[in-house]
Amino acid sequence: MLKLIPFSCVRSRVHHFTQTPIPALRPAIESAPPLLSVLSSLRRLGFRNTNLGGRVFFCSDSSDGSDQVVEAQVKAAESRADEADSSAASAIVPTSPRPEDYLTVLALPLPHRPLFPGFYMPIYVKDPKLLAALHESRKRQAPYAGAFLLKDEPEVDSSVASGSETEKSVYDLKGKQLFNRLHEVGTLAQISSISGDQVILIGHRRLRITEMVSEDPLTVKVDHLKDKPYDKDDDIIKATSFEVISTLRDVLKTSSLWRDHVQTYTKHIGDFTLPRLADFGAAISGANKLQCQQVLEELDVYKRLKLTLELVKKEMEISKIQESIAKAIEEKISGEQRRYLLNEQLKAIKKELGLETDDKTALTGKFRERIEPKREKCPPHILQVIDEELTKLQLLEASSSEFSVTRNYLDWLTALPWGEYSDENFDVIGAQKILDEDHYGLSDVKERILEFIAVGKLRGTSQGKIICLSGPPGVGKTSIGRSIARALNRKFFRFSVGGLADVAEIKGHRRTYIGAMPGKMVQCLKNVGTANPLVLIDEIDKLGRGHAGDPASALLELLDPEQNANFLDHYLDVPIDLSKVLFVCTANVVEMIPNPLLDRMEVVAIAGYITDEKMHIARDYLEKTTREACGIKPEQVEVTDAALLALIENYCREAGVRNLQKHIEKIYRKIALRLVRQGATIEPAVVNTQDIEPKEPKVDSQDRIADNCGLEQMSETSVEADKEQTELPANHTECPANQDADLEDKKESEKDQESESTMAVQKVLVDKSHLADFVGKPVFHAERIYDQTPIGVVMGLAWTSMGGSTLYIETTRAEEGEGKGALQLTGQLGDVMKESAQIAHTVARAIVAEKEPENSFFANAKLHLHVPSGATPKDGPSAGCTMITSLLSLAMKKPVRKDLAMTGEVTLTGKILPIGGVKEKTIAARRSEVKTIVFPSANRRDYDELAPNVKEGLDVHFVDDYMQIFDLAFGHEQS
Ligand SMILES: Nc1ncnc2c1ncn2[C@@H]1O[C@H](COP(=O)(O)OP(=O)(O)OP(=O)(O)O)[C@@H](O)[C@H]1O
Repeated sequence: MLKLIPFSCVRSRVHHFTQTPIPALRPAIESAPPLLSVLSSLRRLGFRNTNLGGRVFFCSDSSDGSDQVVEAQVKAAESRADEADSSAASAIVPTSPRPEDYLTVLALPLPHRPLFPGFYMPIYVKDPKLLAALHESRKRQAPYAGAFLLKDEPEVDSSVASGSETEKSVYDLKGKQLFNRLHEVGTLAQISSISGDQVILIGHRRLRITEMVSEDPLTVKVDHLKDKPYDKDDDIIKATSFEVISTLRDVLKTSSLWRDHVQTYTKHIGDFTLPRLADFGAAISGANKLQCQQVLEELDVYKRLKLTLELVKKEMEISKIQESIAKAIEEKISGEQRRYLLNEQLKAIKKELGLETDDKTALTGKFRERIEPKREKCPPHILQVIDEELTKLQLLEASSSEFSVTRNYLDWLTALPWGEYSDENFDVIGAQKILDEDHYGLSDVKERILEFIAVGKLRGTSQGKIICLSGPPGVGKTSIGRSIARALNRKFFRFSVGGLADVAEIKGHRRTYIGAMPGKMVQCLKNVGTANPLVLIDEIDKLGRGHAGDPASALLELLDPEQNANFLDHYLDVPIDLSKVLFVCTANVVEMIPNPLLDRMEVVAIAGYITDEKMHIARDYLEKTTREACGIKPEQVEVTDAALLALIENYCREAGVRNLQKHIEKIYRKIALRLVRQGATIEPAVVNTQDIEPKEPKVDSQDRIADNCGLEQMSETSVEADKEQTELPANHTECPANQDADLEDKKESEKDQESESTMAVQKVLVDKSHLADFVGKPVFHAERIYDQTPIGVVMGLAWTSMGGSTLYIETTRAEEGEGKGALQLTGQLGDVMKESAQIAHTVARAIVAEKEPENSFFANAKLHLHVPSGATPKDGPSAGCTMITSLLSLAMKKPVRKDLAMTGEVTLTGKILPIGGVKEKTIAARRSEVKTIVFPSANRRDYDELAPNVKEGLDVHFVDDYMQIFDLAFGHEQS
C-alpha cells in the first residue's frame, strides 16, 4: 500500500515533507493501476527509493528545494503485486475523484450496511450484466460506482424470512424495482478489485440519487453531497467529538475487534476530522443498517456526531456486558482448571512422599489386604479367581467400563466370609432358656430346635436344614426365627420372598449387565460376615409367579441340601457353600408352597393361641416390651387380669397376637400421655387415674383406700390435675367411709404433703370397667349369631389361613309341592363344597327314608342351603357332616343339641373322613363357647396331641359313621 506520511529526517538531504500528494503523482494514483505500475511511475518521475528498516522510501528533490517523500509499505504491497489485479495495491488513496466526472454512475445495491467514506466493503454481484459493466468501467479507467443501501421489503417479515432467501431475492431485483428499493443517499465507491463475483469497494463521498438513467444495469444520475459547514471550534461540537473519542477509547480497551478496526483505519486513512470521526464511529459500531444509514444521510456534522455518540455509547454497554460474560465464563473455567491442577499436584506430591500410590495400586492393595487374613480358609478355586481378577485389574485402563466391572466384582469376592463360621451353641439348656425368654409356648418349634442342637452336639458339627413354620398371621413365626438364631449363636438374616417374581433376586444378574448385583443369598453372606447364618425366608407361600424364570426353582437350588453346597450365583460365577446355612421359612398356608420345595422342608405348624396362652403372652412378653418401649416404669402402671381378659375376648379374638400387641401398645401410649399430662417425671409412686381421691394424707390410710379403689398415694398437684381431666367413676362411692375416717389425719398432714407434692406421681390403673377409655368400644364379633340354634341350623368348624373359626350351615324350605324336591345353594361356595352339599342331600334323604319312611319332605320340598357370611368365599369337604345334620334337622323338624359343633367329610354311604386344622378348629370352638365337638375318628391322634389347656372342659366325640353324629345331635332332644 502507498501512503504519504509525515517524514522529517530520512537523510540529511531531506528537508521537509508536506502531506499534499505531488501533483505529478495524481494521475498515476487516481487511475489505481497495479502497484508495480505505481512504482515505475514514481521512478519515472525521478523518485529514488531507499530501504530503511524494511520500509522503502521514495525521495525526490523538488524544484523549490523541498523534498517530498513517499513511503511505500512494500512488504505488504509486494506480496500482492504479483496479482495483476491486486486490489490491495490500488490502496486507499486520500484523493477524490472529481464530481463532474461522475454525475452518472452504476447503482450497486448493498443488502446489509451502507458504505462509509474511507472504508472497504466486499460485495457480491450476481447480475452478469452489472458485473460486465463494472469490468468495463475499470477498463475505462473510471472505476467508480454508486453504492446504495437497500430498503427492507415492506411486506416481508425479516424475522421469518431466512437470510439466504432474503439475499437471493435481493440479487434478483432489477431496473425500476431495484431503483425503488434503494435508499436515496449512498456513497461514491471506488471499485478496488473484482475477483469472480466478489467486488471490493472503497467508499469516497456521499451521493444522492436524482433520477434513473437506464434500467439494466441500473444507472442513476447523482448529486455529490458535501457536509454542511461547521465551526470546528464550537464548544458543543468539540465536547461531543471528545465524548465520542473517549467512548471509543473505552470500548477499545475491552474490544480487540475494535482495536483492529482502529489500527487499520489509522494506518491507512488516519483522517480524524470531525465528519470522518462520526463516520468512523458509526461504521465500526454494531448498529443496525437503518441507524448507520441515518448517520450516512446526516450532512450536519454536529447532528452526525450526536447520532454516532449514541451508537458508540450503546456499543460501550454491549461490550461491558460482553466483558462480564466473558469474565464469568473465564472465572468458571479457570476455577475448574485450578482445582484440577491442584488435585493433580496433590496426587503427585502424595505419590512422591509415598503417602499414596495411584488408584489401581491402591485398589489392588486394598483387595489383597482384605483377602489376606482369609487366605487360609478360603477355597483354592476362589483364591485363583481373585488373583486372576487382580492381575486383570492392573492391566485395565482406569477409565474403562471393564475396570469398574472388575473392581466391583473383586469388591464382592473379597468381602464374602469364605470359610468364616460363628461358633455354634450346642448347649441345649442355654438354648432353651433363650427360646423361653423370647416366646411363650410354641413348644413344637422349640422342641425341634433343641433336637437340632442335640444332633449337632453329638455329630460335633451342625448340618444345614430347612424348617418351615406355618400358621396364621401374628403367631410369632418371624420373631421365633430371630430367637432361634440367638439360641444357636448364629447371625440372623431375613428376606421376604412375598411377591418375588425375578429369579435374579435370588440368583443375581450376570456381570455383563449394567448395574448388575449378586442375589439375596450373596448379599446376606456379605452382610452377616459368617458362612453359617440363620436365613429366614419369609412368606414363602406368597412367592410370585415370575416373569423372568421361575423363582420357586431358583429357591429349590438355594434350599436343597444336596445342591446348595455348590450354589452358583450368576454374578459371582463361583460356587458358594451354603450347606451350613440354617434356613427357616415361614408360610401362612402350607398348601400354597410349591410341592418340590415343600418336599424338602420340615413343616412345623403353629396353630393360633387360646385365651389362656394369649394371657400369658400378653402379660409376660407383650406388656413388658411395650412398657419398656414407652418408657413407663412397672410401678407407674397396672393392667388388671380382668382388663387383659376382656381385651383378649372382646377385642382380639383372632388366632395370633399381633392385634393384641397393637391394642396393648395403644393402651400404653394413652397411659404415657396421661402420665406426662399429670407431670410424671422422676419419682413414680401413685394413683389410679380413674379413682381419684381429693386428698390422700397418710400412708396407712392410703393402703386402705388403695384396697378399695386401687389408689395408693396421691399428691395435691396430681389431684388438681386429675380433677380437671377425669370424672369420678361409679365405684368412687365405695370410698367415703375411708375418707371420713381419715379426714382429720388428712388435714394434719396436708402441710407436710405440700412440700413433697411436686415430685409425687400417679399410678395408672387399667381395669375392665374402663378399658373402653383406652381402646374404644369392643368390636362386634358375629361368630356366634345364634344363642340357641333353630331348626335347620347347625354349627360347623372351619379352617382358614387366619386360624380356625366357627360357621353355621342354614337350611330352609323355599317351596313345597309334589315332586318339587331340589337343593339350592348360596354363600360363595366352591366346587368341592357344592359337591359335598349334594352328597349331604342324598345321604340325608337316605337317612330320613330309613328313619321315617312316611316322611316325604325331601321328595316334595325345594330346599335352600346357605352358609353365612356370604361375602367370604368358602370351600372344602369338611362341612359335609354339618350339612347333613342341618338338612335332617329341617326334615325331622328337630333342632340340634345346644353347644354342639362338628366337622368331617362325608362319603355317600355316610362314612366320616378326616379333616385338617384340628387345633385351630378346637380353639375356634372354645372361643364360641362350644362344649361338644364332633371330629372324625381319624383325627383322634391330632386331638390327643393338643395341650391339656386347649382340651380342657370340652366334650369331644370321634366318629366313623354319620349315624353316630345323628345320635349325638338328635338323640339328646329325643331323650
Ligand atoms: N408365643 C409368643 N410369645 C411372645 N410373643 C409372641 C408370641 N407369638 C407372637 N408373639 C409376638 O407377636 C408379634 C407378631 O409376631 P410375628 O411377626 O413373628 O408373627 P408372624 O407369625 O411372623 O406373622 P406373619 O405371618 O404375619 O408374618 C411379635 O411381636 C411377637 O414377638
